[in-house]
Amino acid sequence: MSKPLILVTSDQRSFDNFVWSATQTQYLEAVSTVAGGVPVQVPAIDRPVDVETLLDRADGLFVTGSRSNVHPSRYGGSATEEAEPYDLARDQVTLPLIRGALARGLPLLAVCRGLQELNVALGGTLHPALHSLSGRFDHRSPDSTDNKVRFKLSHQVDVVPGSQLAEIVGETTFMVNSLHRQGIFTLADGLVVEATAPDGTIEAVRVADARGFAVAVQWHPEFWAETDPPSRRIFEAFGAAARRFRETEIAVPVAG
Ligand SMILES: N[C@@H](CCC(=O)NCCCC(=O)O)C(=O)O
Repeated sequence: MSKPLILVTSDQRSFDNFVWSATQTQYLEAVSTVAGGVPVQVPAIDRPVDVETLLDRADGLFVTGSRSNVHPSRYGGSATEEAEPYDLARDQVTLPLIRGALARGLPLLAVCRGLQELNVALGGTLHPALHSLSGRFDHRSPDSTDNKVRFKLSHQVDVVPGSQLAEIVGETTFMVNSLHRQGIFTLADGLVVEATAPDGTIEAVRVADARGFAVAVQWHPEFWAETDPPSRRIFEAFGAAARRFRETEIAVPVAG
């Protein structure tokens, strides 16, 4: 059986006098080395992207994190300077991509911005600055140029006992990293909370009626996917779901 083909989202970035569609390699490497899939980047461009054709050829979708934020107009909010940067090109691709993957029962894993995009894609809203809310701690990354410092495991998450995430990870409390300013404000219908931070921030959700694997986490398991057991188990479970999906798809006789 050939490896599952897993779509991986990109950001639109500008540097070296060009506009790029770019994905941090940590996301691609976690898909390849731990999930055991073949990562294929989805472009973030200012032109229509045929997400249906992409999804028809894929066995999984990994929605990555990003420093950019979902544009507030996607959930009835207003843009503000302090909530920049935005990435309209990414938004116009990932939101239909998420909906299309769920419609197909395609295994979906989303992290950080990806969890926020899942919530928005299903009708939920985001808060642009969690640390400004009473009782919430600051979920932003440590101020450092060393990514091992920025992605260090920094707070505990409490996983709902009996949840899919608890089954995947095999633990109900563990440490995660935290590199986000925004977070779920109103939970979309159809999402089930699977983990929270001690301050009540939603840290993981599952799509309730998903036909397959559909898990999103607010932290970055990809960064320590090879060495941190909870991180590794998330990507292993995602990869196994993508292989099962591929086997099922190949088992279906091709019409014509
Ligand atoms: N921008 C959103 C989502 C946060 C996110 O995906 N962070 C990844 C950042 C990686 C890095 O900083 O290098 C938010 O801030 O909530």
